Amino acid sequence: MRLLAENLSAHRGEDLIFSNISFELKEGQALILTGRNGSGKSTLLRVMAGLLRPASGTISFWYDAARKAHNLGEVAHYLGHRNAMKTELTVRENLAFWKDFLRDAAGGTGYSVVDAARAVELEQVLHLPFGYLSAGQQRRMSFAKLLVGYRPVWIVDEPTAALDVSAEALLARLMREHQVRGGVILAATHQPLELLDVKRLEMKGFEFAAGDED
Ligand SMILES: Nc1ncnc2c1ncn2[C@@H]1O[C@H](COP(=O)(O)OP(=O)(O)OP(=O)(O)O)[C@@H](O)[C@H]1O
Repeated sequence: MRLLAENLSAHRGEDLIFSNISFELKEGQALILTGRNGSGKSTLLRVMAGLLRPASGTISFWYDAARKAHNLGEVAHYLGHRNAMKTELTVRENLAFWKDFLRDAAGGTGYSVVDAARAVELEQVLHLPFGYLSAGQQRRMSFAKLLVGYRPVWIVDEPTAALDVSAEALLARLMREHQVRGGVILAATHQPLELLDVKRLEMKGFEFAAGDED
């Protein structure tokens, strides 16, 4: 498994947010993005997930020497600041929807809805509307979505923001387990996040990106 980003740059509106970003990740590795508010972490993650078109550069993902994905978005989960669940549907209904919608990418099998809820220690609230859950429970449950459909790459934006210490540790453990199974993680965070085999990239923001162009 190999993920390669080469010379990426991106605009938001008129502004160049970053330029010349390159990195390579292999099986089991993580990239942690740091940088002040507005420095471009979410923008880079959205570019990686295929939600924003880069102004320049390329992103490539190979399962192995013989098989290349058409685009990274197909083989990646993206978890942004929002949880992507319907508040009026129950937790079980939400996860069943995602399991059916996502299916499994090549190379792995997703958990059942119940096993995914158990993995985030919330199987007792499967029957409740998602909107009834506390903010921390909602974030934990949004991680169960990453488990019901297999994807080798997880792209997560501030995954543990506003979580208590035990929930933070739980989600960090799930991310490490994904790495142990060979998965790759890209995470933006302001908090220390205990992952394995970490590469770090500090985003500097558009003043730096613009200066870089000269
Ligand atoms: N839709 C948009 N149109 C124009 N500018 C935008 C848009 N979305 C974001 N920006 C700008 O792009 C820059 C980078 O934002 P981004 O969300 O990537 O930063 P971030 O590093 O993730 O910040 P934070 O730590 O606050 O989450 C900011 O200056 C922001 O104002």
